[in-house]
Amino acid sequence: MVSNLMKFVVSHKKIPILHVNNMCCSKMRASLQRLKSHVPLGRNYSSLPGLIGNDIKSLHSVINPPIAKIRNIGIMAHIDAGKTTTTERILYYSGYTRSLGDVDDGDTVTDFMAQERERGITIQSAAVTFDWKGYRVNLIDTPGHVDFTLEVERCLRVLDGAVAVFDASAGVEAQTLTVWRQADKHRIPRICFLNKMDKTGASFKYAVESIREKLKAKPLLLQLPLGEGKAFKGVVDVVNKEKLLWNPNSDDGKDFVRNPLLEMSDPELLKETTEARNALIEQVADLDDEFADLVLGEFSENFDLLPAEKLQTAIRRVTLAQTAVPVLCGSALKNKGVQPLLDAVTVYLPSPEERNYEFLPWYKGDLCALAFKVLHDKQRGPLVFMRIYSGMIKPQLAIYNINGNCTERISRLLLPFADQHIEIPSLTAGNIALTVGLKHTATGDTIASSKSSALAAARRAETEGGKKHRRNNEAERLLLAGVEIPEPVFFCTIEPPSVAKQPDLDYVLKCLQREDPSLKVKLDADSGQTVLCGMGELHIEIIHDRIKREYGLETYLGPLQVAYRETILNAVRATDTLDRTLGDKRHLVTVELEVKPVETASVMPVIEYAGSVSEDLPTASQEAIENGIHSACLQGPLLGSPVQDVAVAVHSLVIHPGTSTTMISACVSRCIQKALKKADKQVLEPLMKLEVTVTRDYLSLVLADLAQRRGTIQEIQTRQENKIITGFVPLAEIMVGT
Ligand SMILES: Nc1nc2c(ncn2[C@@H]2O[C@H](COP(=O)(O)OP(=O)(O)OP(=O)(O)O)[C@@H](O)[C@H]2O)c(=O)[nH]1
Repeated sequence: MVSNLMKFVVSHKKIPILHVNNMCCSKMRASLQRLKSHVPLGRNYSSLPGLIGNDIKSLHSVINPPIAKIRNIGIMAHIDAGKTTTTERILYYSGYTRSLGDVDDGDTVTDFMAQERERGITIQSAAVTFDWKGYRVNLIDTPGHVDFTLEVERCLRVLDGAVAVFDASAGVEAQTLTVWRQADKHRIPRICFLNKMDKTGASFKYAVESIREKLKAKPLLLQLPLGEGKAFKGVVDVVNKEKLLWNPNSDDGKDFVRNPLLEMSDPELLKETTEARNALIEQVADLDDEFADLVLGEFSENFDLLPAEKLQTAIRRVTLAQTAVPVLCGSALKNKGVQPLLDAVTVYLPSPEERNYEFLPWYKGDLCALAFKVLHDKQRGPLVFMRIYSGMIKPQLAIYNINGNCTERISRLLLPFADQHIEIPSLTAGNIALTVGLKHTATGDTIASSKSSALAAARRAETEGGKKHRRNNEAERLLLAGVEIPEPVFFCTIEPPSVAKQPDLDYVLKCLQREDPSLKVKLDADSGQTVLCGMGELHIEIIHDRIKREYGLETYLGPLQVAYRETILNAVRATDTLDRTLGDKRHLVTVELEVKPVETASVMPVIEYAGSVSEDLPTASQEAIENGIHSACLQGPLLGSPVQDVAVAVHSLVIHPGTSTTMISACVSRCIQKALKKADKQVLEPLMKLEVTVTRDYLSLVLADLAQRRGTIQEIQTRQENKIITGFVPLAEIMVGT
C-alpha cells in the first residue's frame, strides 16, 4: 500500500520516465466491480410531514434536542481503514438505514457521489444526522486519500469530537498521522477504534503500541478483543467486566449478548480483565486529581468496588481534557463492536457546550455560524452546510456574511441526511444545518445575524478578548479559524468542446471552486488557455469527471504537469528606473532593492523596507510596491514557475510627483526580475512521502524500484510478516501514466 504526504524540497536531478499506479489493489478491484452496476443518484428533498420515508427511519420528532444531548462527530483515518464501512454499520444500528451498505458493492449511504460509489472511496464528506439512545448524533464521514486532505480539515474544525479508525493489522499509518495532527490543531477529543480485528495479521497489542509510539498518545484500553484474525468473536468490556459476544449466525450483527465475566465460567479471562481494569484505574488516576482522590480514599483497598459509572465519568474528563484516548476494537465488516463504539461516542465525547469556544460570549446568544461546506445542486443552487455555534437559523432569515461583507437570505433550511435532506422550521446552536438560497457564501465564511450584531461582537472581543484580538482589524477578530489551503502540486489545461462553451466552463469552474477551495483555476497569459491546478491526479480526474456528469459539459484536459517552484541561493541587489511620459504626464520611479533566500519555507515573498523608505510611504504606494513584488514572483526565470522562500528588501525608492501606482508596480516588478536573473537559482519539486508495505521477499525489488525513481529511504521497519518502507519520492516519478 502506498500513502503519501506532500512536501517541497530542493532538487535538480534529471527526471526519468517511469510508470506506477499508486492506488491500492483492493480499491482497484472494487472500482472495476462498481463500474458495472452504477445507478446515478439525485438529491432528494422531503418536507416535514413526509419525513419518515423509505430510507429515513430514525429522525425523531425532536428537531432541536437539548444541547447536552448533541454529539458532532467525525470519523477520521488512513485510507481504507474502514471509515465508510463503520459509518454504514452505525447508520444501520441506529435505525437510519434498513439494510447494510457495503463499499465493495458500491451502495453505501455517505459515499453518495457517483465517483465515490464507483471507486469505493470517500471524496466529499457527507454529514448524516441520526439518533442513538436519546442522543442526536451529527456524523461526518471524511475522506482518507491525501488528495482530499482539505475536506478532512474543513470538517474537523466544526466537530466537537472524533472517532479515529485504525486497521488493526497496520496500526498507525501515514495519513493517520496527518489527520491526528489536524485534530490536535483543532483540539478535538478523540476515541480510537481498532477496526479489522477479524483480518489475518490483526494485532490489538501492536496497534495499541503504535498509538503510544507514533501518535504519542496515552491509550486507555476500555476493551480487550476476544480472539484475533479469524478467531475474533467479540470484545470484553473492561470498565464493566463484561463479555460481549455476537451471534455467529446473525448476518447483520444486531444480535449480541452482554454477560458479566464470572469466576466459574471464565476464570482466566476474568483475571486478565481485572488486571486490565486495575491498570486503567491507575492510569486515569494519574491523569485526573479528582479521580485519584476518590480511588485513594474510598477504594484504595479494592478497585473492584469502584462503580463503573465513576470510572466512566473520570475517563470522560480525561478524554475531554485530551490527556488520554479511549481505545475500543471490533470488525465493522463482520458487524462486531460497532454498537459499543456508538455508546462510547455518547458517553465519552463532548457535547457542543462542553467545548470552550472563546468567541461564544462575544455573540451573547446572537447567531454565529460557520459555513464549512458548499455543494452545488442543479435545481436548488448552492447548498451551504453550517455549524451553528450560537443563536438560531430559520428559513427566510437574513444573515450577514462577515467574510463577504454582504447580507443574504436563507430561503429554506434542511437537516442533512447524506443524499436525503429534510426540510425543517428552525435549528439552534450546536447543530449542523443545510441552507438553501445563499448565493455568495463560500466554504470557510463566518455568519452572523446582522452587521450591527457582528460589530457589537467585535467590540466585546476587543474588551474581553485581551491583547490578542486588539491587534487585528474589526472583521478579522470575528472570523472563525479559516482552513489553510495547501498549494496545488499538479496542473493541466482544460478546454471546452467549442469556444462558444467557454462561458459555461467558466461558470462550472466557479461553482466547483466555491465547493472546493483547493481547486485553483488560472488563465495562461501566453496561450489564453484555462488551467486547472489541484492537489493530485485523482483530484483533477474527479473534477473532470464531475464537470461531465453533473454539468453535462464534455471537456478536454491537457497533459498533467507537476507544479514546480523556483528559489534563489544567494542575495542579489538590483536598481531600476522607469521613466515614461504618457500624454502630458511624466511617470518617474527609481527603486533599489535586494532579493535574498529565507530559511523558513514561505510561499509568499517576505517584504521588508529600509527605515528611509517606510517613513511617510503613502498606503497606495506601498500597495503598488507589494503588487509589483508579488507579480514578479509569480514567474521565476528558470521555468516560469512561482518563486518561493525569498525575501525582498526595498532599500531606496524615489517617486516623481504624479507617478501612477501602476508605474510603481511595473518598475518594482522589473527590478525584481532583474535581480532574480542575476541570482543563483534552483528548481524545487514536490515530493511525496511514501509508506510501502511489502513482504520480505519483495523488499529488495521495491528498494531498487524506489532508487530508480530517485527516492530517499528514511527507514525500514518490521511489522509482523511485512516490511514497512518510509521515504520520499519525487511526485513526477509516481504519476500514473508516466
Ligand atoms: N477484514 C475487514 N475488512 C474491512 C473491515 N472494514 C472495512 N473493510 C474493508 O476495507 C476496505 C476499505 O473499507 P472502507 O470502509 O471503504 O474504508 P474507508 O476508510 O472508508 O476508505 P476511504 O473512504 O477510501 O478512505 C473495503 O474493502 C472493506 O470491505 C473490517 O472490519 N474487516
